Amino acid sequence: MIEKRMYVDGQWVDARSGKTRSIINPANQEVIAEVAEGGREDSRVAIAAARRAFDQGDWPRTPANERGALVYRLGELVAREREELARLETLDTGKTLEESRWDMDDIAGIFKYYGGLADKDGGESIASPVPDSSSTLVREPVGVCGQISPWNYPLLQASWKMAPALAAGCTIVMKPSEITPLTTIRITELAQEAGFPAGVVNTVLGEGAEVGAELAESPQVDLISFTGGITTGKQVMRAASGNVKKVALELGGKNPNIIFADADFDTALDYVLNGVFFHAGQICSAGARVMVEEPLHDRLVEALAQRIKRIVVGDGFNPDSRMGPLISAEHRDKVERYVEVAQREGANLVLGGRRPEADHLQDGFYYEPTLFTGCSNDMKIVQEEVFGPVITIEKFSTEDEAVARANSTIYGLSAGFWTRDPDRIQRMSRALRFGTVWVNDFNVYFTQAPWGGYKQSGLGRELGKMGLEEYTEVKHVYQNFNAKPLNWFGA
Ligand SMILES: NC(=O)c1ccc[n+]([C@@H]2O[C@H](COP(=O)([O-])OP(=O)(O)OC[C@H]3O[C@@H](n4cnc5c(N)ncnc54)[C@H](O)[C@@H]3O)[C@@H](O)[C@H]2O)c1
Ligand SMILES: C[N+](C)(C)CC=O
Repeated sequence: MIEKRMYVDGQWVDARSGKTRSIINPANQEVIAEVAEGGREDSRVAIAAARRAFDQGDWPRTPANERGALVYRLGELVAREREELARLETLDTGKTLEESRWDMDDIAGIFKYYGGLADKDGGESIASPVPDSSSTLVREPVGVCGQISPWNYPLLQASWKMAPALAAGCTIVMKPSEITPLTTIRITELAQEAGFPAGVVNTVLGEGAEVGAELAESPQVDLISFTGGITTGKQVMRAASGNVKKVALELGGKNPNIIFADADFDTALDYVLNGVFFHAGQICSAGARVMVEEPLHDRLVEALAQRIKRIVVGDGFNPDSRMGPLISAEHRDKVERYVEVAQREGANLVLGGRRPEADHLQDGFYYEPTLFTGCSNDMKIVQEEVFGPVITIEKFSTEDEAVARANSTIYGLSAGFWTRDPDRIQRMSRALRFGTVWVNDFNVYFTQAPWGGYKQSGLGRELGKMGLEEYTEVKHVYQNFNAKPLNWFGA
């Protein structure tokens, strides 16, 4: 049994209340760890430590190349511990071990990327309109950052925040999801090993409504970066208004995958499956909303059904498994409710829509890969984020119709389309209102390119150069080399 505590001001500490929480493996409901369960006071103490480290410590004033070297070193430690971290992630989330390994490779690269980027900004010189003067823009670290992450990609989403914040010279208080804290705790141990000064990296554990809300509300926090659901994101935004802290939000998505009749059929088909069933559909950018041009509809549905029947559902540690369990009983209930409503609204259930019957899957939160046809734009299952292994198929006849429908939700995270027509590629890329648009591909993200949502899918961008800039304030420094009295108020 793993036992873990919080990390505050360079010390591993229990919750002040002494409370702990059992962490469950969603594949079999076994208790895998006992971790400290912090409260608001634990959050306050961590914020105070981060505040001291920022205001009085060396970190924000450490030369950027030295900060970058430490961030890079953390990437090397993640690479060294790849297998252990991947195993922890699979234990905690149920995703297949191979998917967890991909995450760890990605994460090591994120730290190395931001480590390298830390000293690349030399400021900017502005052409001043005033004679004998200079005008310079410099970027400085924002300050103390609260970083709240979700359960579906626990360490990946934490790293998108941690690496650029540290590279920029900020101090951080991380709060992983209370149900999947293990890899965030492990990377905190690695940050300690790398040698980050006390108070620069802090990790608090516990419920969002307590520990997370304190981070969002605290006047001592300068920036809150949140990844999670829209409802919680709005709460965070409201809470942050108290001291007008900077807010970065990565929220949910309803991501259309649009297949035109001239698409490369086999590849598009394969990416419909990849787009939804990786991590059992628990991906913000899951392409669960499949829109297919009418002439291709029947062929696609038939081929999809054949492929879906062959998906092996099972424990993420079994190398044959291609899809693990859902994260919790509550989350599976939510997916089931969406499936029931879809049927009531007239969608046609082709496959799945139930828990698997196999004996060896009874202890986990498994759900069968599910396929609906006959879906329409007004259905709840088409408009809302299900976050489960459920595909809805809609037919369309014209490009304009596909665009209008794809854009018709409150979300704007990502969208993809498949066609060989170069003119259509240009038109569609412009018309789709999403933070990421994939052309003849789906669900691709990498460290070098920014990620974030239009509309209610979020605020700000993570990754790439913009991901670093989120953690900086821009200061304009103006110097007059030949100042003279103005005498407006008399000499
Ligand atoms: N846009 C992206 O890049 C991205 C990436 C991953 C996940 N997501 C989204 O995350 C959601 C799934 O994650 P989830 O179920 O963990 O989300 P959630 O909103 O329930 O929780 C996210 C985090 O917020 C904390 N929290 C809960 N209440 C809080 C409060 N009042 N104040 C502060 N923090 C609070 C939780 O403890 C958790 O750490 C999905 O909607 C998914 O689309 C988005
Ligand atoms: C952003 N991404 C795709 C890594 C995970 C979303 O849940």
